[in-house]
Amino acid sequence: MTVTETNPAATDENRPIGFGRLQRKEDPRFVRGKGRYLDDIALPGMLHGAILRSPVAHATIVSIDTTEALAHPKVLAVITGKDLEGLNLAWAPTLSYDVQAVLATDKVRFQGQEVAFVVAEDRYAARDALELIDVDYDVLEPVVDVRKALDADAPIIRDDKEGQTNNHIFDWEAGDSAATDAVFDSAEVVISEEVIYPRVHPAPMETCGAIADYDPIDGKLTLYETTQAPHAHRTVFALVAGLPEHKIRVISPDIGGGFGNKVGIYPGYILAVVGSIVTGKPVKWVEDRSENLMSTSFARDYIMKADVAATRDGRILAVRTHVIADHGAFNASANPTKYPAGFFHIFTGSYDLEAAYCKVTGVYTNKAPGGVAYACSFRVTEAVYLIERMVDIVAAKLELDPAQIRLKNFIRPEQFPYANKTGWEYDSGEYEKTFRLALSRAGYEELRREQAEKRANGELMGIGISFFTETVGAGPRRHMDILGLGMADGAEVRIHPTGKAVVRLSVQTQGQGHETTFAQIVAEEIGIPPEDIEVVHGDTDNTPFGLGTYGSRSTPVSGGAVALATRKVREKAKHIAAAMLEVRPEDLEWEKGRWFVAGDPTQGKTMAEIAMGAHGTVELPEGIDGNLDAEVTYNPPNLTFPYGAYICVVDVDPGTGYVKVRRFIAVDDCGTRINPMIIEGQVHGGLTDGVGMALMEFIGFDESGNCLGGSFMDYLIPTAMEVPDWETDFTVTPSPHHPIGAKGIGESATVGSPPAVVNAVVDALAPFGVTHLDMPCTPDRVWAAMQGRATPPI
Ligand code: PCD
Ligand SMILES: [Cu+]
Repeated sequence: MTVTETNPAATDENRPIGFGRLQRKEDPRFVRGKGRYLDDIALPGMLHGAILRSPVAHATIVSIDTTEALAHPKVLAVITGKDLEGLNLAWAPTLSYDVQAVLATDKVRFQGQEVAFVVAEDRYAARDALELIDVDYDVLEPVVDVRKALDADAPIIRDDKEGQTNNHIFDWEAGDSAATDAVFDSAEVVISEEVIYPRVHPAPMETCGAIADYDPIDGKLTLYETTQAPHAHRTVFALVAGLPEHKIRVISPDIGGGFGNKVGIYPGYILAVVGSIVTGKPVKWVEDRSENLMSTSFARDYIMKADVAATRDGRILAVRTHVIADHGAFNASANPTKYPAGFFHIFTGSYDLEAAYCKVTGVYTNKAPGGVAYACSFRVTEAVYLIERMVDIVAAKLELDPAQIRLKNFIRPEQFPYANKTGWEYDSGEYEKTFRLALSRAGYEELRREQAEKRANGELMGIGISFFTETVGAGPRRHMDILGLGMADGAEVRIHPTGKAVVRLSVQTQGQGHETTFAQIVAEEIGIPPEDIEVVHGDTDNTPFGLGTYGSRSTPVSGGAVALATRKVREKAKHIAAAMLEVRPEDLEWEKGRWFVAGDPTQGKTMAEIAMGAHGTVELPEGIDGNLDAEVTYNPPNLTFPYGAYICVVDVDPGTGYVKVRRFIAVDDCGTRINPMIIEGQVHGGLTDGVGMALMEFIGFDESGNCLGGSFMDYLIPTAMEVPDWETDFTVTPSPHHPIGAKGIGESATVGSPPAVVNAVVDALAPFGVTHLDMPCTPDRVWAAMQGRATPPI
């Protein structure tokens, strides 16, 4: 028997075997331009598809003439809604139990809707041929203003649906209406406001696309897709096409950002499949930037009327709100089934209330469908924005400091696990501690002094605070499913004979760095260096089933699966080590990377030795086979509740209304931190996103329903020019129910930052008596607010 030298898993700070600032394993390929994105893939004989889209928001289709397009020498097929009707594919299920037109048959219902699909030898020919299709539209009055969607004389958009006699989709409520009203009836102060979260778009760097490769010989469909949820997509395709799962392989290659945009199933994906079946060749479809902005999933679009009941000294007692949710022409939002308004009922925020009630009314309009969780765990962003804006309005009206009012109302550490008034159980939190850290990092008192001096000189400086709690990691499958698929995730861990490992995930990275962090989870649990752990994901033929990456659920759900699967492997390794050392398993002790005999540390086996031993000749105990592997499907007992304290400092140009974000302090708590460097990157990205939404991003429409945000000339996204150097910090309050104590972080900053920025802008405008301003705080809107005028419509 050999004696092992010192523990090989002893950790070096720069090359952690486990948690720590490990350089990203995926970056060598990304920084060299060697990522393999969908559009980099070229299959032999591949054809190209392009979509003809509706130029108008609402119209009856009188006729479609494809003769000329078909005559184009490079065109192989032109597919219309009528053709799809024959295949029973003209309509497809959405993720919200509605149907969505793949290609319009009867009517078009939003500008940019899919009308015909051309398959040609190259991309240019396909685009050229679109011009040769002649569509006769009979234009109808559109429903653009969501507030008028339910008027008795509003045109009915979804006349395709039997029994649909108006534009109403759903009413959904949470909390206790009567108890809330009772608190309001006896409250000293009631403060009301209408808060709008305008329509925005995830706008990832890479647009959506697919390559369908149907093999008529073995009947197998291989579908390369920009999807955040390959397994869920495969199941939906199997159901729609009536094919068994093993005849469908969904591959998500490298993805250039998802942000919720790549959760849904778009007509283009289905059309690529139909195109491949019709032509017998692989067909690629990739949308351009305008198609992405105009037709794929938008986010938000909530009009929130809210009331807060409080005491005169700023104790918040209850909140109630009625939301009108604009879902566009098809209800294609991706929410867990029981929650048509997502997790909006987290709108009670970080505060200990006596009662709360929300009602959300979803309606159809002649706009693009979607309602995706853009960097938001299903409407958490809207919820956080509402409460954090309202708390500031209450503070302003009661002449209280916005920091003080928050301190007064926080849920206290001893109240966790905390049952809020709308049905959530917050797992853990130490809000005051995190908040005070942010205040001290910002130098809050000093900032207020500086502001007072500046105000005396007519300068407009604003300080904005936001304290947010998210609910991420959907979810316990008992409560949460999408299209009937319970929200759990699988993981498989296998140690090869030489001690190298492979971990297979059901989730799919889009830039978050899973190839690094999931290797770190395995490394932490078993002591194999992360570079020796291969992370396999994004291929349904090679990974276990699970619901995918969105709603910051990979760490809370899949991360739990990986930790537990690795622990199983470690346990199995113990029995093998015992056999190798000829001792009883109970006599062994674990140190990272190694089992050794209690009391005699020189007698031990490293994971590499055990791995080889497992496949060797040593006699293994009953029930222990020779493979060092394990598989777990993790069904989390609860969601995780990350939180953070953000402080934003802005300067507003009194002459132009231009807002400059001068400083931004972000203190996040996501429990156990796997890779602090990646976490910082996630936070930086999300903060930039938040500044964009607060100051410049929105998808507007004119009265005819023309989309006004269809290019990056109109839909402004923030660059390094518009953002400050971020000042980040953290506290660590582990989740008590998560195997490694981790909570999600991917969306925190996008969720938490818009209210901080808007609160800062409104604070800067306080001398003008402004107490509320809707996003985006563009110069014209800020300037109008300074003049006491209604802000231009969004
Ligand atoms: N504690 C902790 C947590 C976490 N982490 C890390 O971090 C990240 C993240 O995570 P999470 O939170 O779990 O998340 P996820 O699931 O993974 O992811 C998702 C997210 O993510 C974010 N971020 C990002 N990034 C990038 N780069 N890209 C992208 O796209 C994106 N997106 C966004 C979004 S929007 Mo949704 O979809 O809307 O719902 S959702 C989302 C990863 O890597 C992990 O591992 C750590 O480290 N630690
Ligand atoms: Cu949302």
